[in-house]
Amino acid sequence: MDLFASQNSPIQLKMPDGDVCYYPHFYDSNQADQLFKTLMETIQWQQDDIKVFGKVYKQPRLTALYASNKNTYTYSNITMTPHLFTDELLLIKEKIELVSSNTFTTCLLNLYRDGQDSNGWHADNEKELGPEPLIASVSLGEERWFHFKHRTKNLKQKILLQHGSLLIMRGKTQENWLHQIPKSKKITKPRINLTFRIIH
Ligand SMILES: O=C(O)CCC(=O)C(=O)O
Ligand SMILES: [Fe+2]
Repeated sequence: MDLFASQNSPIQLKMPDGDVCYYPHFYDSNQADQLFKTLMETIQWQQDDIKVFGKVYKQPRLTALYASNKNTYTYSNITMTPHLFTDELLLIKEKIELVSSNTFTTCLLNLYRDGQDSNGWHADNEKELGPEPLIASVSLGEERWFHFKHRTKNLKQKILLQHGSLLIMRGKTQENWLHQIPKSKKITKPRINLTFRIIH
């Protein structure tokens, strides 16, 4: 049996004009349980206001920004100033760097409290991320669907993001595809997502 299969052989999603791979068991379930608990308790979660067509709404999830530098990150008219990486986040970052062969500067965390929390269609293409952004995304807690739709072709893809999994988006993925976490009436439990990014 290949004990390292989960880390060494990711599943490549069938996505023309994009590059997305998935590691279902990046963390085993005990490690993932432990991480979920620690992050729930120690991360400084916040809920920002967003402006849509001039009206102000609460963002439909909690977020937090952590980094190894002080560079701010602006998206959907929200500018976030990072906290310094915690020891826990640094360990996760190092583990991701081993499989992705890159160094990340920043982690945007999302807490979806239940199925009413969501993340609308968008691409992670802010100028701070540079061309061909690399996004490494860890999922903990309740499983949620992750949807993709191509910007110009009639193509869709979706994947159920499991507890302890890692999804990596590279290359022209953000240029050609949008993604979202849709709401779901059935889901009553929380999910934490960590998206590691490189912010120049
Ligand atoms: O929750 C997720 O898996 C995705 C989060 C996301 O797309 C983002 O923060 O940009
Ligand atoms: Fe995103």
